[in-house]
Amino acid sequence: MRVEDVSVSFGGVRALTEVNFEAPEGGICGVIGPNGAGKTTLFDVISGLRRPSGGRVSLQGQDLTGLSAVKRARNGVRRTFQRTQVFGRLTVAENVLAALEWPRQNFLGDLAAWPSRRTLERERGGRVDEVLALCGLTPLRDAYAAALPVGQRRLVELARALAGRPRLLLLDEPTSGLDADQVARLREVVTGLETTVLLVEHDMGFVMGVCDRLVVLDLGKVIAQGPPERIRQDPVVRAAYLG
Ligand SMILES: Nc1ncnc2c1ncn2[C@@H]1O[C@H](COP(=O)(O)OP(=O)(O)OP(=O)(O)O)[C@@H](O)[C@H]1O
Repeated sequence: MRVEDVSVSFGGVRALTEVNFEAPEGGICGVIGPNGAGKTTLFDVISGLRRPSGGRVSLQGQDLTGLSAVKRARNGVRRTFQRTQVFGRLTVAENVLAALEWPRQNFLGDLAAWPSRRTLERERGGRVDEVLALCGLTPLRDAYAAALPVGQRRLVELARALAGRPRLLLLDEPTSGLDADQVARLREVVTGLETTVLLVEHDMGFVMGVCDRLVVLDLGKVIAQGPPERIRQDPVVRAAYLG
């Protein structure tokens, strides 16, 4: 995944200024920086929720810049949010099922495609079971999402994002509200994926433990990027952020 010369302004505030970096395919790349550095804005640009005033975003050579958020999602870009977004009135299993794409329905088409639709439904049910097990949610499959504490809702959101086997997964503060066991589960899930992961996270222990690469933002600019061990020693980063 490549971000090239991306800039975003909100009126007079430059939230991002010519941001450039590459997240290696199949790796885990952390985006860190102090509050207001531009991390969420960057995620919004990559997922298509915000149009940059300049620059490009591409995934495996495909230019995504002109695509809507929905088209990007169909092209394998999935994300979670700082404030969890799940369907409260659906169960955990229904939440994950709803995240899988269904072909358009029409009566005659359905009739003609009936056997294959049954197969498709079975496959989708299997995928839901698989993802629930991966995220440790099987015992909660019939619970309503609204009734769950924030840590479990975050895992439901993760399961939803994983359901369609994304090519790029964006996680915005995934450990926030999770207890120690849930963080351990998250770590296992994230490090076991083959997909490219980009994560914004304030928990430095988690970031340093799972990321292959870090990008450090400060006041909308990339001030450093590289492997975590190098970033930890970088005097500019220490001054701006790590202290
Ligand atoms: N909708 C908006 N309108 C105006 N300014 C905004 C808007 N969204 C973000 N900003 C400003 O853009 C800058 C970057 O904000 P952003 O939320 O991307 O930072 P962040 O690194 O995600 O911060 P945090 O760690 O607090 O979530 C900040 O100065 C913020 O005040």
